[in-house]
Amino acid sequence: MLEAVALTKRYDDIQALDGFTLNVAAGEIVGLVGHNGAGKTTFVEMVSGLLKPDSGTVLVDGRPPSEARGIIGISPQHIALYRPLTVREHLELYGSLAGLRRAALREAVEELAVALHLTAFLDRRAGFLSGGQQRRTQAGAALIHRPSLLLLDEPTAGADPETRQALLEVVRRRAGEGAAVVYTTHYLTELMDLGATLAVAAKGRIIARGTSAELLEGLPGEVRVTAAGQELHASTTDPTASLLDLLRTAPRPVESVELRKPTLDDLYHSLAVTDGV
Ligand SMILES: Nc1ncnc2c1ncn2[C@@H]1O[C@H](COP(=O)(O)OP(=O)(O)OP(=O)(O)O)[C@@H](O)[C@H]1O
Repeated sequence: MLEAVALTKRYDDIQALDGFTLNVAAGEIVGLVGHNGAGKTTFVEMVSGLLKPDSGTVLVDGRPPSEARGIIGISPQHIALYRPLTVREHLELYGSLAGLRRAALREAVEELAVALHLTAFLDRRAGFLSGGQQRRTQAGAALIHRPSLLLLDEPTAGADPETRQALLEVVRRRAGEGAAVVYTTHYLTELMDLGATLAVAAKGRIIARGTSAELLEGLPGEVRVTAAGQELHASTTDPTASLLDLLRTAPRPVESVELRKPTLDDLYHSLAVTDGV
C-alpha cells in the first residue's frame, strides 16, 4: 500500500531525510520510532503530500501522494483543529472533503464518536475541549473516511489512559479491516499492544525493521539486588545466571531483587552505537 524508496530532504545544513526507505502492506501496522530529529515527521509529511522530496519516490496504492489524497488519513503531531468549530463539524468537514454525503456521513460520525468516546462532546467547540478530547477529535478527522493508509504522528502524545485505549482499539480495528498504518510514537508498549512491527529511524533513514521481539532479542537487560543497604547491579543477557552471581556475593540481608527486560531505550542505544550516532 505504501512504498517509499530512498527519500532525501535537506533543510539548509540539515539532512532531514537521507535515503529513507519504508514499505507498509495493507493490514500492517508499522511503529515508526526513533530519537527526536530522526526524520519521522518529515517522512509522514512527505507521504501525505505536504512536502516534496529532493529525490526518491513515494507511492500510495501505486500513485503519487497528490493523487491519492482521498485514501490517506493523517493525524499530525501538533493539534490542528479550528477552535470555533464543534467536534461534529470537524468530523463532518473532513468526511465531506473526502466525499462522504448525508446518511453515510451521519453514520460515520456517530460510529466514530462512540469508538473514540466523543458522543458527549459532539456539539462542543474545539476551543473548549481538553487536550485528550482534542487528540481524539483530531484522530477522528483522520479516520472519518476510512482511509486505506493511516498516518498517525504521535497520536497519543499527552493523552490519558482512556484516550490512549480508545485510539489503540480503533487503530487495531482499522488495520484488521485492511488499512495500512504508520504509527509514530515514543511509547513501545503501545506498539506491542497494537501488534505492530517496528521501523527504527536514525539520521534520516530506517536502520532496523522487524518485530519488537526480533529487535530486542539478544539485547542486555538489567538485574538489580539491594542488600544490607547496598545496591548491586549487572547488565546481562542471562538474567538467571547474573542474579545467582549477585546473590552469591551480596551481603545479608537481601532486601529486594529486580529484573528489567531490555526496552526501546536499550534498542536505541545499541543501534545508535552501531550507527555511530
Ligand atoms: N521546516 C524545517 N526547516 C528546517 N529544518 C527542519 C524543518 N523541519 C524539520 N527540520 C529538521 O529536520 C530534522 C528531522 O525533523 P523531524 O521533525 O522529521 O524529526 P522527528 O523524527 O519527527 O522528531 P520528533 O521525534 O522530535 O518529532 C530535524 O533535525 C529538524 O530540526
